Amino acid sequence: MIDTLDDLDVEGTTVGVRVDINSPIADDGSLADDARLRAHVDTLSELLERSGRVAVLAHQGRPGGDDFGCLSPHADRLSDLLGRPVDYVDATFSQAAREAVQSLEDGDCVVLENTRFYSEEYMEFDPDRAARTQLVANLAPVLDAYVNDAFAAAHRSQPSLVGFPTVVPGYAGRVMESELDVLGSIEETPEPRIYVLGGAKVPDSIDVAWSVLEKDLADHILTAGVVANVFLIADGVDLGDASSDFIYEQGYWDEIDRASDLLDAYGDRIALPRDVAVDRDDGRHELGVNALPPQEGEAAMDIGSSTLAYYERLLEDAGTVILNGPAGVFEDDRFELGTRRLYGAATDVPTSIVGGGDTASALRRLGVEGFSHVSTGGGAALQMLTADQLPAVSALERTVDTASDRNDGH
Ligand SMILES: Nc1ncnc2c1ncn2[C@@H]1O[C@H](COP(=O)(O)OP(=O)(O)OP(=O)(O)O)[C@@H](O)[C@H]1O
Ligand SMILES: O=C(O)[C@H](O)COP(=O)(O)O
Repeated sequence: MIDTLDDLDVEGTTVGVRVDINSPIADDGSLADDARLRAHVDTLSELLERSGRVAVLAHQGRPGGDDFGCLSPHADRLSDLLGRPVDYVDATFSQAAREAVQSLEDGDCVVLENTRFYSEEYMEFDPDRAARTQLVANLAPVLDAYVNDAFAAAHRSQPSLVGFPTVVPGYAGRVMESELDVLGSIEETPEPRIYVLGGAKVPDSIDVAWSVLEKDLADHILTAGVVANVFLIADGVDLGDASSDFIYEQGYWDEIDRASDLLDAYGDRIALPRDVAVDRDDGRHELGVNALPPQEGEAAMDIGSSTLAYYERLLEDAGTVILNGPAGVFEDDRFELGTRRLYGAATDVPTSIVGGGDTASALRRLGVEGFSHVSTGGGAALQMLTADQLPAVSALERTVDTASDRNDGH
């Protein structure tokens, strides 16, 4: 049982609110899409209208990634969306951050700096250990309550997600509450069930594939995006140096062995692309897997038309489809076809659940609508739909009742 905002006496309370506003970033550093910010407006408005003092905690990107950066554009955009001033401080738990939090008045909001600027935040800990990290140990003393609205990051056992509720009373925000409600029980969805695993977070997708195949929750897994490229290499296909180098640079080389083990164990339920699209002469050029490798420098950027026809046939019989991750580099018009057609076909399945930051932005850009549920979370929604418990949700379930527990315990 998790407490929600209905259980929190907000007025005059200093609340740390963990949101997931991790967003696509344009080349000039601005936000390329603000859907994840919009999703949290209800929670933040409610807390501010009820005279809370709100300190927003969030991450943007991963260390070393192109989209890793500060939260100043997010604070500006939140201010527009909330229709009130939102301050930003380029500190997360230092004295400057604590002073910014302590100087909040009722109805004030400040966005603290990207939690992942601080190395411990990109590590996974059990909740008690997470509570002793620098972030939580330094910031928790200036908070009266903690609200977790970051459903999209709830599959990470990182300090800002599992550490705070161990020492500060924790509550689910409105996004967290509604996602848990809707995604509650995968076993009740109609069969056969198909999981479509695309996008670029290969380790997460392979974890999900193992889990749903072992538990017999999936009748088929359709691979797309970078995930498909890893499976194709695991299956012995020569995708060429450009695709292989990309996988190596992402640190996903070991995933090829894991994909290979999965194919050995459950190959009859895992569908691989029959053709891929590469960039040739500045256009889209499709190649059957038998015609691979492609020419020097060409990478597999999308699934091809015969793969789409094959996947569409499999989807025709599905009762439930769960999708995460674009089928290709949808940001480039030449490689949006896979995502447009595959996701379009999924809207005809009786129960269709789709999740992910880039996925949602792809669907808006391509105008694909009509799903049963579009989740704010990609990996988080998938993990929930494997019937595995999410660490940040477990931490809220076991949260301390009062700040005095915190003083007793620490
Ligand atoms: N074949 C491919 N080669 C390179 N990049 C690809 C390919 N297919 C898809 N991508 C990239 O994958 C990225 C999105 O993947 P990602 O796994 O982050 O999806 P997501 O919907 O944001 O999920 P989550 O919310 O879990 O992060 C896009 O930027 C897209 O360009
Ligand atoms: O976009 C997401 O899936 C969430 O923000 C979590 O990000 P992560 O995969 O980098 O932990």
